[in-house]
Amino acid sequence: MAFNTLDNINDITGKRVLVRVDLNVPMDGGKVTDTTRIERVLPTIRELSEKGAKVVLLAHFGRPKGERVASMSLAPVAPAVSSLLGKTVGFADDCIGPAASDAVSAMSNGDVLLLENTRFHKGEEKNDPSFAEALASNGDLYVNDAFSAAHRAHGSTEGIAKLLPAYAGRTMQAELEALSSALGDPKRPVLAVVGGAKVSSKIDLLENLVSKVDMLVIGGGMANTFLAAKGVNVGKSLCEHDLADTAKRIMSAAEAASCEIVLPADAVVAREFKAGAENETVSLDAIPADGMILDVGVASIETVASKIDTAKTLVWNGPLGAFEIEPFDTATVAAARHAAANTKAGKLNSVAGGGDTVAALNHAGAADDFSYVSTAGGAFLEWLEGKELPGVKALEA
Ligand SMILES: Nc1ncnc2c1ncn2[C@@H]1O[C@H](COP(=O)(O)OP(=O)(O)O)[C@@H](O)[C@H]1O
Ligand SMILES: O=C(OP(=O)(O)O)[C@H](O)COP(=O)(O)O
Repeated sequence: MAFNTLDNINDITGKRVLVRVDLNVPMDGGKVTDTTRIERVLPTIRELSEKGAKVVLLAHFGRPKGERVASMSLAPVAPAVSSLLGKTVGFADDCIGPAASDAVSAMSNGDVLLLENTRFHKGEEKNDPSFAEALASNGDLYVNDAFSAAHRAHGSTEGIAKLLPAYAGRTMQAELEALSSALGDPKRPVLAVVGGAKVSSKIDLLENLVSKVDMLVIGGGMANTFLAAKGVNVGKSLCEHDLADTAKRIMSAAEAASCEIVLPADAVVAREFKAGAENETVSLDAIPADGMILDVGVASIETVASKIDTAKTLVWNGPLGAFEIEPFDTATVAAARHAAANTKAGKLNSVAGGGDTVAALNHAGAADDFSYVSTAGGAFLEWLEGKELPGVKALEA
C-alpha cells in the first residue's frame, strides 16, 4: 500500500502536527514498567521536533469507555516520554476543548505536548466525526505512528486522517516493513501462541488465524474460555463463559483447516491475585471452585516447548500466565527463553508482539534474541490474517 511518510512533508517549521502514538504501556503504581512502546515512537517525535514542528501527541490508555477514569490518565506517562526523549513534554488534561487548544496555542516551534487520553470521550471509539473534527482543529497535519492501534477505526486513528493531510510515522513504516519481511512468506510449520487477557476482543480473530497457521497454542486467560467450552470447571478464573459457542466454532474451524489446537493440560491455581500467593499445580479435573488459573502447569510448558521445537516460524501474542506476579511468570518465561534459544540456533523465525507480551519477553531476558518484536498484539494478528487495518488504510495516499 502506498502512503505518504515524513519524507513527503515540505516545510514543516511552525506547523502543528498531531501525532497518534500508542502509549498504552504497562504501568505499576503510577510508573511505566516497560518503555518499549515509548522508545519506538521517539524517532518520529524527535524528527518532527528537530524540524521545528509543534508536536502534539494523541494517545489512548486502557479502556475507560468514554469516561474520565483517573487511573487511566496519561499524566504519569508524560514524564516517562520526557525522560526518554531528553526534552520536556508538556501535558494538557483534555484532548479537545479549551484545555487542548490553549496548550497548543502556547507552544513554540520544536515543543512536544501530550494530550490526555482520547478514550475519555465516547466519540473516540465511536469514530464520531464531530470528535475527529475537534481533534483535528488543533493540527495542520496528522501523522499516525501507532501501528499497534491501527486495527481500531477510532477518531484518532481513522476519522482524523480524512480531515488533515495524513502521513505514516517512522514506526508505522518500520513495523509494516519488518512484518512483511519476517512473515510475508513464512517457513512452515507455523506455530501461533495466543494468550493474555483480552479474550473478547481477540477471540474472533482466532477463527481466521487457524486457516493461516499449522498449530495454535492457546494459553493465558484466553485458554480458560476454551477449557470451559469443553466442560472444564475453571472456578473463579478469568473466563468469558458467554463465548463458549465462539470457542467451539474456532475449534471446529481449526479441525477443518487441519490446524492443531493445543490447550493447557494442567494449571497453576491460586486463590489470590498477588505475588507469592499460595498456589498449586493441578490437573484440569481438579481446579478448586474458589481457585483461579494464573499460569499453565509443568506438563503444558513441556508441550509448548515441543511445539516450538516442531515449528519453523513462531508468531506470539499474549502471555501464558499472569507474568507480572511471581511465580505466575514461569510458563511465559520458559516459553520465551526456549523460543529465543531456538531462534539463536537458527532453527526458528520468531515474531512476537503486544504491549504486555513485549514486557514479558523483556522480563525473561529473551526479547533481543527474537527475530522481530512488534509493539502490536491484536493489530499484528489482524495484519497476519490479511485484514485491512483501518488506521493504515486511512493513510493511503
Ligand atoms: N490466566 C490468566 N489470568 C488472568 N490474567 C492473565 C492470565 N494469563 C495472562 N494474563 C494477563 O494477560 C495480560 C496481557 O494480555 P493482553 O493485553 O492480551 O496482551 P498484550 O498486551 O501482549 O497484547 C497480562 O496483564 C497478564 O497478567
Ligand atoms: O495494547 C494494545 O493492543 P495489544 O494488547 O493487542 O498489544 C493497543 O494499545 C490497543 O489497545 P486496545 O486493544 O484497548 O484497543
